Amino acid sequence: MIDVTHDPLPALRDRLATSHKGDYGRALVVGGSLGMAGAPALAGMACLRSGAGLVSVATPRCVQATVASFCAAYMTQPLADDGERLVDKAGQAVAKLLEDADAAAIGPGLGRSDAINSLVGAMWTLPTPMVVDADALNSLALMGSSRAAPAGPRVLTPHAGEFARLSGSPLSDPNHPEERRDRTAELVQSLGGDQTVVLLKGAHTIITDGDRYAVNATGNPGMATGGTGDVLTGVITALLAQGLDAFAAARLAAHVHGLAGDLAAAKLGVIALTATDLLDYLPEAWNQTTKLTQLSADI
Ligand SMILES: NC(=O)C1=CN([C@@H]2O[C@H](COP(=O)(O)OP(=O)(O)OC[C@H]3O[C@@H](n4cnc5c(N)ncnc54)[C@H](OP(=O)(O)O)[C@@H]3O)[C@@H](O)[C@H]2O)[C@@H](O)CC1
Ligand SMILES: Nc1ncnc2c1ncn2[C@@H]1O[C@H](COP(=O)(O)OP(=O)(O)O)[C@@H](O)[C@H]1O
Ligand SMILES: [Mg+2]
Repeated sequence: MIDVTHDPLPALRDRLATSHKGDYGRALVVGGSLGMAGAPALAGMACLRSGAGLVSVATPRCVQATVASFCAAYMTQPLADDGERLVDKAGQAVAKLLEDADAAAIGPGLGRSDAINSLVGAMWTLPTPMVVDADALNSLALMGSSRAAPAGPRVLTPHAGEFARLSGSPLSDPNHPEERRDRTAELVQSLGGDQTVVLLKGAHTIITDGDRYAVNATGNPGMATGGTGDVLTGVITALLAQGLDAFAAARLAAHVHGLAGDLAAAKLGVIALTATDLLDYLPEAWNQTTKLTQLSADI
């Protein structure tokens, strides 16, 4: 595997003065359940803060109003539910919504059920570029070897616990660099697909497509707080919606997300930092990163 950690970061295209929202992609976030309305909201808001042209959050009807109330800039779509989580009927609505999406995210706050496993299984076989996170990773893990190769670009974003479920065994040392590199590459191979990327979270987030890998240098322990991963999911989804390939999207997103965390920690400290602070510092993180990537493009 080639180590591209020190290669220039991928960049988003410059915005033409005449461009419109349709040029920056339609993103769909599928997530949420009773008690976990915040997770898809954080992903949706991070997606907007990372440049997606239009963002919709599809969420069980029981939490739709709550999810909608967090942000006026995204749309929400109600999914059939049982008062707590989505039910089988939601699958048809999601399939329809995906027809209009340039990229999607599935998982944050979904919870666990047979209907959720079926929905994730169905979405896995569609060509839409997709971030697979949180409970959707648990559904994939349950599919085991019966799982087909994905039909489109995928970025899977496990933390060490989700990685253990997905790969079938825990990391013997979650912070060992070579083990992280080799185990994530093995997982990519076992998943199959032409553009499958695994981003293993943590203090040294690693991103690999099986041929290349990069270790992210930004981020801090202030980010060890609920919801920060949901923010990352939204950032990656926005970059997929804007046309970046899976590896570039995951690498650039990890950098900007960690930088937002570093800027937030410099101001607020690592103790008080929350996931919503990352949303507040994403603009400055993007400004700094855009200057950096434009500089490397000029060289
Ligand atoms: N505001 C909201 O709505 C929020 C909603 N959220 C939603 O909650 C749902 C559940 O997601 P989850 O990640 O909290 O729980 P789960 O999948 O059970 O994994 C935890 C298990 O894995 C283990 N573990 C080992 N290493 C680990 C590591 N490095 N990082 C983390 N865990 C690690 C850990 O073991 P431990 O070491 O703690 O004993 C534990 O056994 C999901 O839908 C998510 O989107 C959250 O995003 C928060 C904000
Ligand atoms: N010690 C740390 N150093 C750097 N980044 C961290 C640290 N702890 C957590 N993070 C980052 O915070 C995020 C946590 O994601 P996740 O565990 O999925 O949280 P949640 O599901 O609550 O949103 C990941 O991006 C991870 O890399
Ligand atoms: Mg998570």
